[in-house]
Amino acid sequence: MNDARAVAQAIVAAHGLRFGAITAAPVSAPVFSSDDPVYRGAKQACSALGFIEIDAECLAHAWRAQTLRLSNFDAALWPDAPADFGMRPFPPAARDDAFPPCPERLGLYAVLPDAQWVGRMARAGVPTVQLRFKSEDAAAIEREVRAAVEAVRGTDALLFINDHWQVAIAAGAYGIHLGQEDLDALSPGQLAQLRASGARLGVSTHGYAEMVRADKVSPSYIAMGAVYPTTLKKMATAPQGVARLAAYARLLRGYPQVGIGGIDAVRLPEVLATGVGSVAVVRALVAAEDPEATARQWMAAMDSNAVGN
Ligand SMILES: Cc1ncc(COP(=O)(O)OP(=O)(O)O)c(N)n1
Ligand SMILES: Cc1ncsc1CCOP(=O)(O)O
Ligand SMILES: [Mg+2]
Repeated sequence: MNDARAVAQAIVAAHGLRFGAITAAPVSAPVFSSDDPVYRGAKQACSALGFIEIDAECLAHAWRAQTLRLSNFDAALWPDAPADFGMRPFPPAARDDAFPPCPERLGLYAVLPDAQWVGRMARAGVPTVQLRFKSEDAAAIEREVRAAVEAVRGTDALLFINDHWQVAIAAGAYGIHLGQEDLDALSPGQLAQLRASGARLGVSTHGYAEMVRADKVSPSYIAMGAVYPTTLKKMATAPQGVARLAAYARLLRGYPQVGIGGIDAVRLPEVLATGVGSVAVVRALVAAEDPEATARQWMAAMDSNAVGN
């Protein structure tokens, strides 16, 4: 295929319904880094399908790589082979520099504001909990992280600490969750220190380019969001929706995956249908009238809705 316009039209025709294409032309004309017609057509199409610039660029290169690999342009085949995205061979856990593994299905994942909530949800049987304690006060952070580690003792809950990785390592937490900016802020020495600690690492992503970036450190799991609008956190990107989440989940099979952002009981089945093995929530539990009962209902729903059951 050597006509970029035909490539763009074919991709939009094949995937527009799923990804909700609003227009055949992107809001602003894409910038091209190659003259290859598949790359150019795919970038045009992915921009029209609403992907942000860095993700449209990433996808366009993947379409080109897929076309070269198959010696054929097939508009129906949305790219989902890690090699086409320039990722190292999967499974990532087999790489020499991989962070320690965590369960493939982290299940219900409660993201919680303090150690008391962490203890409460751990005792309710929630399999994965996170301390997301936002503070600039070093003493308060240390106190809360240590209290969270104590709070899960005697339960089966796996505890991730958001942001405060050095304190988390010192306190012996099971794992650490970092955002892309947190990851970018790490020096090579600090990344090596994190790896050497033996703690699991979870990384936030908001699209293809960030997934490729996250994969470079071979984390223990990859979180994807925000799936739906959320009032809990100001997001830099629009909600991803379940169609994209499903496409991300196919690309990242081989990683434990977590969907996050605006997930409620009604949306839970369609999120699980994407194949992610875990659903992370804040308000669904913290704002529930009876958080323990809600946690039990969600865990039961996840058991019966899990893909593969
Ligand atoms: C499971 C999970 N996924 C994503 C996030 C968001 O983390 P981050 O990008 O570090 O943003 P803050 O939570 O620090 O605001 C998360 N905490 N947990
Ligand atoms: C911390 C975070 N990161 C992405 S969305 C989000 C908040 C999720 O909260 P809720 O489940 O209440 O929408
Ligand atoms: Mg963070």
